[in-house]
Amino acid sequence: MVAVKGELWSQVGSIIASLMFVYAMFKECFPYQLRGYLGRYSHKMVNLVYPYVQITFHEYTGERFNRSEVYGAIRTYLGACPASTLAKRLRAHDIKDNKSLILSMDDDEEITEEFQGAKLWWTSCKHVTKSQSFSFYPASDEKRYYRLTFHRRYKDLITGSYINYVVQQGKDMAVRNRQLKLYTNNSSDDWYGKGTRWSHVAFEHPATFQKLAMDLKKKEEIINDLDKFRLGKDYYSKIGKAWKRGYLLYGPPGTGKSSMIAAMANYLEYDIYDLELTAVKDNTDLKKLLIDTSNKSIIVIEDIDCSLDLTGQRNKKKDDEKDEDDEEKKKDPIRKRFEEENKKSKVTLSGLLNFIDGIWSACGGERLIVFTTNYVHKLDPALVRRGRMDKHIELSYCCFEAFKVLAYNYLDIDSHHLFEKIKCLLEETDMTPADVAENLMPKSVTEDAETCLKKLIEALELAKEEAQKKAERNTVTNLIKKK
Ligand SMILES: Nc1ncnc2c1ncn2[C@@H]1O[C@H](COP(=O)(O)OP(=O)(O)OP(=O)(O)O)[C@@H](O)[C@H]1O
Repeated sequence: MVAVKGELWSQVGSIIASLMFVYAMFKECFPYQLRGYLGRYSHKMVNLVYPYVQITFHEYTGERFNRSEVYGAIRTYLGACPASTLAKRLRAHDIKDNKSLILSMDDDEEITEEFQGAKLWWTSCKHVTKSQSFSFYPASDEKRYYRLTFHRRYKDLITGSYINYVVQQGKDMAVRNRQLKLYTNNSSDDWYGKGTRWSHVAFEHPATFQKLAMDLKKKEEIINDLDKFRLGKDYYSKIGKAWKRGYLLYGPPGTGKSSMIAAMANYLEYDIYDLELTAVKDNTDLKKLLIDTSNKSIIVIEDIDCSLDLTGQRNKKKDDEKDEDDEEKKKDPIRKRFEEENKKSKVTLSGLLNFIDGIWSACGGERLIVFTTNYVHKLDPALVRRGRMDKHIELSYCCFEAFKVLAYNYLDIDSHHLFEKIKCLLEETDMTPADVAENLMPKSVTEDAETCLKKLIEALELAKEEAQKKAERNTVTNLIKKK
């Protein structure tokens, strides 16, 4: 009996339902005793003749535009199920990178599964009703659903464990397969009102922690920290803290701050929201943007020191410090341009502090907030205090360990007789990983590993010489100033 397909039984069920309908219409014509008997035992008879249970999972939850999460998860699960024809076809074509593909069952396709000894059937169904309303664009109203059929003896197993298992598996698959997104905020002036909105592109940065050149102990510490955060839902709720964590990445340009953010996103499989503060109109706009971010995401503000005049509002500087700052502004045209753009934005430091850990920041969860800066000492202490920026990570000049990672990435070597010389030079000279990487990159097909390493040695020796000359010049200037 069990081997008979659920679809056939569904037809048997329809015949029985029709007979019952006929009986209900004409029951007055049946003898009194027979009616009593049928009334008492009809349920048992139906169960005896049709021992299968059917559950349907609809695409929409009552309202037309409210998609059911459970339906979505089941769709993902069934699409990747080995019995699905689409999954079979994909395998036949040997599509390797099916990450962004959403598989689903064909209409009226049936999949047979077995779960802990229980046989069950999934059918993908579609119910079409013609729309009654007049419209320039008449459309038929399609209602999709999945029907699950199984023997009633497995009812507890299926409703108790199987459906939960399918939904969980489907959700996990969707997370694994989803295409990461990189969002940015643009000014918009639409019918929702003025302000900024997120727009996105696919995030396809190839950076990983394995490829990141930095102190290995530090790298491991960061990975452990991220793991702890990712699995910390219950812990955060136990300590009464919103499930979010702030990272401050600081260090000279070209030391890998942006690369680290990309590596974090790839490692955690989180989307990135690259927040351009200068494009945010005011604090209310900032709050709206925060509410529009999703869970499992990294909100990034790069070059926070240039983004707004966050230093001047709380932390009044001494005059001589200000003069120094003005001098630097003159030297740094990018910073000057940023500051000119800031004038359009009315976001304040307190608005930003609220964004990071105000009441609204707790809406949603599993979010990292990352600030990067080249000038950490210029940031207001309130902005970077622990609790807001929980982990401060310094990314610095290239050390020998970091160089070895780059040599392996760029030249496929993990040892060479020139390594010892490079080690000594790196100890005496400050060179960013970006500069080391550029020297290691072969510029023609004829350049081999040795040529690239020699190029790097030359560059390091030149940098060492220049640093020495600069130090000498500074000593002379200081002496003149003292006199
Ligand atoms: N630690 C690193 N490991 C591997 N590659 C690096 C590292 N640092 C820099 N690079 C290389 O240098 C390039 C520039 O690095 P990146 O943009 O991450 O630096 P940054 O610190 O964010 O610079 P900025 O402060 O100017 O934004 C990267 O594309 C990468 O190839």
